[in-house]
Amino acid sequence: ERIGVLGIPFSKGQSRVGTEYGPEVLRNGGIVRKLQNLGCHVQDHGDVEVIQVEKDDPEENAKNPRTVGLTSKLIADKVERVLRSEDICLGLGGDHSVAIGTIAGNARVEPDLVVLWIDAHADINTPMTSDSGNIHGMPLAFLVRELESYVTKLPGFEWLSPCIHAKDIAYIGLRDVDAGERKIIEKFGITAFSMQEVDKYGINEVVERALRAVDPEGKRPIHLSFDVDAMDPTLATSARDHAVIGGLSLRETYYIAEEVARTGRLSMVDVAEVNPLLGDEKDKKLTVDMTISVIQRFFGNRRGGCYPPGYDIP
Ligand SMILES: N[C@@H](CC/C=C/[B-](O)(O)O)C(=O)O
Ligand SMILES: [Mn+2]
Ligand SMILES: [Mn+2]
Ligand SMILES: [Mn+2]
Repeated sequence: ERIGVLGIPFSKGQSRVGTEYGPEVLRNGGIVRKLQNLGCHVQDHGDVEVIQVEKDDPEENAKNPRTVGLTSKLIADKVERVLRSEDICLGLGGDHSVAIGTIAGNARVEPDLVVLWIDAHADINTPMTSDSGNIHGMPLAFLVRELESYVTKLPGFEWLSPCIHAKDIAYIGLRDVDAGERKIIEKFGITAFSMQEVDKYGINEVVERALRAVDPEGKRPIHLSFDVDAMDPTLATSARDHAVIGGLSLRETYYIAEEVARTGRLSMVDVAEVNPLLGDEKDKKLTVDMTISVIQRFFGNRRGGCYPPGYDIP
């Protein structure tokens, strides 16, 4: 498979600095070479250009709307271009607002895509339901058709039209969901497996039910958006600006990645919210190593072992 790696050094979807260094630390951790060692054809497409709008006052309680909106357009354009020449795009974030552009761009190439959102958070606040005003808590609200009448058209977002249906989304890993988000999930019937369901059914049953819910015939392209804060904070300590304990174990996260890889229908993987400035050097190394080991499983590295296509014993 041909993989196009795209760096998205962005942090204006939230208030901490640091996620703009996500692509750099993941590249320095050897992600390109490690995927090539799996036998994948990997092309690094560099970084998306990030827009910084000087006078960018909050609008409807949403912070940095113009910066986020205009950068999201560049992300969408770049993802579309990458997916026109590669089989899969690996987007290295950047805070989770990058998913506005990655899903919008992917949907231009794969209009029938479904979204698996692996996250402690639902990231579907509208500007009105958000308490923080951080757009990394809102990305899905700008993309879901059923929410269009609830979401103000923010400055910088004029280019964006919602491109997915609520029924095309499945969450795994939720454990910190705001009231407005819970209401949206229930009102529009979004498939959601919180950590409670992971405990109740086990990760294997949760992954199977999530895939069946959004793609019962097993034929639609998958956009997988992975927020590293879905993992237990003991694994991705410096991953996020708001750790939520009781997260996915490394083995549960591996299982999700291996099963989604096994569908053969991955179209894009976002890796969001790696913030190397949070925590100490040890935290940073742990977060990078854990994140890279999970990414490898989205691209064919299986715990049972694997070999390059066409390999046979000499
Ligand atoms: N729901 C909170 C937290 C948002 C979390 C965003 B993250 O999942 O991308 O880390 C908010 O709206 O501020
Ligand atoms: Mn999160
Ligand atoms: Mn997120
Ligand atoms: Mn986060």
